[in-house]
This record gives sequence, C-alpha cells and structure tokens, in this order.
Amino acid sequence: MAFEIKVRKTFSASHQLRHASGGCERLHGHNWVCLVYVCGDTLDRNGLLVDFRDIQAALTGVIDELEHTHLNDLAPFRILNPTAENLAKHVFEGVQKGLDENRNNRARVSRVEIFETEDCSAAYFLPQEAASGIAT
Ligand SMILES: Nc1nc2c(c(=O)[nH]1)N=C([C@H](O)[C@H](O)COP(=O)(O)OP(=O)(O)OP(=O)(O)O)CN2
Ligand SMILES: [Zn+2]
Repeated sequence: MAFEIKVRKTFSASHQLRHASGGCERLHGHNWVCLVYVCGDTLDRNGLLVDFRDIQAALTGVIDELEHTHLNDLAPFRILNPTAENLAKHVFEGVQKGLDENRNNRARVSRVEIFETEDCSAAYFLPQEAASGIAT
C-alpha cells in the first residue's frame, strides 16, 4: 500500500503540431490542465507525504516558463513536437527536479497528466516497479 497526493494547475499557451494533419499544424491555443501525482510509502512525523505547497512551488516553477508562450518557441520544443504527451514528460521531469532539491527521498512524482481539453489528455508515469522501489 502507498500514499498518493495530487496537485492541479492550469496554464494557457499556443502551439502548432509539426507534420500533423487536420489543422493541428495551424497556430492555435489551449487552456491546459496539469495534474501532478506524487506517491510514497511513508509519511513524515506530521502525517504528510509531501507538503502540497512544495509540489505547487515545483509545478509553478515549470509552468511559469510555459504560461502565455508559444510552446514551439521554447527550447524543449524547438524540435520536439509540443504534444500533450511531450508536455507531460517535460512537466514530470521538471517537478521531480524541483522536489529533488528538497531532498525528500520518501516520495516522488508518479504521474503527470496533461489535458488539452476536458475530453483529451495524455500522461507520463513511473513504471510500477520503480514506484515500489522508493526509499522507506
Ligand atoms: N495524442 C495526441 N493527439 C493529439 C494531440 C496531442 O497532443 N496528443 N494534439 C492535437 C492538437 O493539439 C489539436 O489541438 C487538437 O485539435 P482538434 O482535434 O481539432 O480537437 P479540439 O478539441 O481542440 O477541437 P474541436 O474543434 O473542439 O474538435 C490533436 N491530437
Ligand atoms: Zn492543440
């Protein structure tokens, strides 16, 4: 058994999907919704896996660089297509890096889900065996 906590944040940005059909290669924008899940087996003495505020701070650090931009212009997406999948991986790695700076080895990012619309999302997640290897 493990604990899992979630933080949600939204941002607005435009993109163009290179080599895509159906109009996705044209300039258009989304109000993206980002869900970050953090998991671990043990709580601290205050009953927290990780303070929500620490995850929010790490997530804000990543999202501030995406907010109100044209994603294709940003270094990570100059070649890589700014799809929901690639954004999920980008946010996953950025938030994990932010949490690593707090030296909390009881918990780690397990999943990031990025919604383009209410109906469509993509996720990047930790394989099950890696999630179960978190230090206790
Ligand atoms: N697997 C993925 N599929 C698609 C992605 C993606 O990131 N991952 N992205 C897109 C486009 O960004 C596009 O915005 C989607 O537009 P569309 O198909 O037109 O759907 P919308 O809901 O935005 O527009 P409607 O006019 O309401 O249908 C496509 N696929
Ligand atoms: Zn789009």
